[in-house]
Amino acid sequence: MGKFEILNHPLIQHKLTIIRNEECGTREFRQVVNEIAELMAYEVSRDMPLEDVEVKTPVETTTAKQLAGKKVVVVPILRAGLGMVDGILELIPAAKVGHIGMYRDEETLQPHEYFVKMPDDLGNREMIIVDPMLATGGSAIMAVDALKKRGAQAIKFVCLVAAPEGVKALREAHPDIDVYAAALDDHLNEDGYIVPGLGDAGDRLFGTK
Ligand SMILES: O=P(O)(O)OC[C@H]1O[C@H](OP(=O)(O)OP(=O)(O)O)[C@H](O)[C@@H]1O
Ligand SMILES: O=c1cc[nH]c(=O)[nH]1
Ligand SMILES: [Mg+2]
Repeated sequence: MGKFEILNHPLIQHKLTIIRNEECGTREFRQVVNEIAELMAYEVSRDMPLEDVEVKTPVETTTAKQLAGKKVVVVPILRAGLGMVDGILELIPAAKVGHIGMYRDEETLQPHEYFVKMPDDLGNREMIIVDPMLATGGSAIMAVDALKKRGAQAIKFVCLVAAPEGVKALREAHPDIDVYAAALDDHLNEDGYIVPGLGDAGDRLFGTK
């Protein structure tokens, strides 16, 4: 079974409160989402494997550590996931970026895939899917399906706010992946929004409402 972790570092929790506030405007929302994503990348990368390497310092040759794992691909679920990409790339600048376009039907809450563009050789890469919101879990499940269909094996899902319903659904559908959230909220309302949540992450990031 993959991990499920709430990343409750004080800086992450403080910044999450800033973006939950309905008074937080687009510019600040965008900036702080990226800051949280960067802090989350630090936590999520804790289990990256290291290997020994010889390095010649100005003083002597020694054995030191370097990253030994698979190459990372950051996969934002469009649109809202785009808000987390730059923050992750601050810490993992060599990562490739694959995009999955998905929208949730407002009536049925069913996800619809409209775009997929991935690097090659996904089986040999570490995939980090990012989306601020895990609500019913439908979009996340479909995104993981899309990556597995293309050969991905090592997959992490990183979100800011998760609903218990979405965590359960995602972990049942894909028990092998690791799931990280900055907060586990209370429930979903009748419109499929996370309560207390932060509203519509895509609209708040891009100023579309
Ligand atoms: O867990 P779920 O019930 O599937 O809901 C979560 C999805 O809904 C939101 O996207 P939305 O459909 O609003 O698209 P957008 O990012 O373009 O606004 C959010 O960014 C997730 O992708
Ligand atoms: O609360 C929610 C649920 C889905 N998508 C969002 O952006 N917010
Ligand atoms: Mg949206």
